[in-house]
Amino acid sequence: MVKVVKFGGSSLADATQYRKVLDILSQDQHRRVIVVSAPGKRFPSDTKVTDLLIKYENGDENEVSLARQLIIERYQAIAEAFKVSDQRFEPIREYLSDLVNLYYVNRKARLAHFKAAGEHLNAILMAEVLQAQGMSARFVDPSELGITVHGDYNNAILDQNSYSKIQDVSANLLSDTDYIVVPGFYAYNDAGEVCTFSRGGSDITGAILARGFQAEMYENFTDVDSIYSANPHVVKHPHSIREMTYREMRELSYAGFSVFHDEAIIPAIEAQIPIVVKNTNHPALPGTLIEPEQNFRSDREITGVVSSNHFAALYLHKYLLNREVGFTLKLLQILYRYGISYEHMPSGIDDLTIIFDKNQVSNAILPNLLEDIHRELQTDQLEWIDDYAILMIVGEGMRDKVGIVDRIVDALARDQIGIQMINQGASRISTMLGVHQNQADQAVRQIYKEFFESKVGVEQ
Ligand SMILES: Nc1ncnc2c1ncn2[C@@H]1O[C@H](COP(=O)(O)OP(=O)(O)O)[C@@H](O)[C@H]1O
Ligand SMILES: N[C@@H](CC(=O)OP(=O)(O)O)C(=O)O
Repeated sequence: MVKVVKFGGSSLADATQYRKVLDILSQDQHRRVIVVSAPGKRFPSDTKVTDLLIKYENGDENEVSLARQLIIERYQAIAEAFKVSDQRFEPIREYLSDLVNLYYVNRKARLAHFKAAGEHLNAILMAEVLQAQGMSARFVDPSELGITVHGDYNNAILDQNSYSKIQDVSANLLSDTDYIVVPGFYAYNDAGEVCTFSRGGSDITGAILARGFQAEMYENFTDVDSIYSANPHVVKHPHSIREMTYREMRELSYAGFSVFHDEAIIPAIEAQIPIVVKNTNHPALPGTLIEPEQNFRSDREITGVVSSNHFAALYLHKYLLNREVGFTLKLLQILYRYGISYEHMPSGIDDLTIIFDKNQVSNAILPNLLEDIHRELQTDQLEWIDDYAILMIVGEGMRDKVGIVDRIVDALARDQIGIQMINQGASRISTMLGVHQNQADQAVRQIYKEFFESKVGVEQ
């Protein structure tokens, strides 16, 4: 049995962090499939290597050479600390320099290739460091594992047949080495071009490998002791979550718990592999276990509260909308024409609101989109609401308890926070509210206070 262990950028930011990672690996022989991110921030005002690579791809002449220099220094400092020879380090330097000379189909393909270099080079370096410590370790590229993707170059979607390909090669790969080191965040499309997942996507690679290797566990190492009930940047010293279900995590990460990528839950669910989120800086702490619903027992009412500002809403009013056959179909056909997906669509008798991820609707297409909707659907009122935040309150405990929504609404009303929309998820484990962006953090604090403030410390 193996464990897949993913180390985030903060866990690999410099040689000190690398050392902690080596310790963590040595503590459990099952930790053999290692997924790495690019080096992250060493201190709050630092720049992640992925962001330096974006500058390297699209900056002006000065920015480009500065970015290349800064990137190489990040890897070099780690290599030197572990006595990786210049000769072994040279390919890393060359790879980085060659990026600007390769042929790319278009700018998006080029950007993806540059971004992926952060993980690619870090995985090569990690394998070198392990070898320099006398361990047997091998860099394994996603192409060797048969991981393929489709869709946008910078927002790729996994091909489902990747799992069987990983399974086919997994035993062989582990037979002659203790560790395989796989770069997270990217894979290849049918044409053999590099594509990345969305930002934070090394979590997704880890989950794919956990399923592909039929791992006993997927351990995700980061820089917090656990997943908290609220973003620690919004609520001071929030309550730690010891255990939660897959679907709670999926809803919370989708809505803004950036500690774990929402798409990374899916492979784990499909193969029913438990996920543990742990702190590289305090690995002895239990962290947070994310597990199937059937294993889960808890008395708590809600598990977490989160808000996110990257949404916008289209409010549409038309009398007798409810009587018009095919109204929603026509609306969705317009969105389809524009290649836009939507997030939610709560509706009433004469109106509906469509909530979009802002990245889906650029300012360039917005006027035409609104005009088409107005003309083709003969709407009475059409309003684009840019100032929109979604507040999500999630918990398995909400399903069986009466009065939770009343408490949420009361808590917000006490602080004069207006609710623009309210929607209970069909699974009944989440309630979603639309609020103004400038009240979103305050709304999180109010809900947190209502449900958690009386309970102090870590959950038992
Ligand atoms: N509910 C939450 N619980 C824990 N961390 C959270 C939460 N919401 C946001 N975060 C943030 O997520 C960060 C960890 O995620 P990330 O930066 O992607 O780490 P990594 O570098 O390990 O990939 C934490 O430092 C914290 O600021
Ligand atoms: N390095 C990529 C992918 C990733 O998952 O990074 P991190 O583990 O630092 O969140 C990014 O910054 O988006």
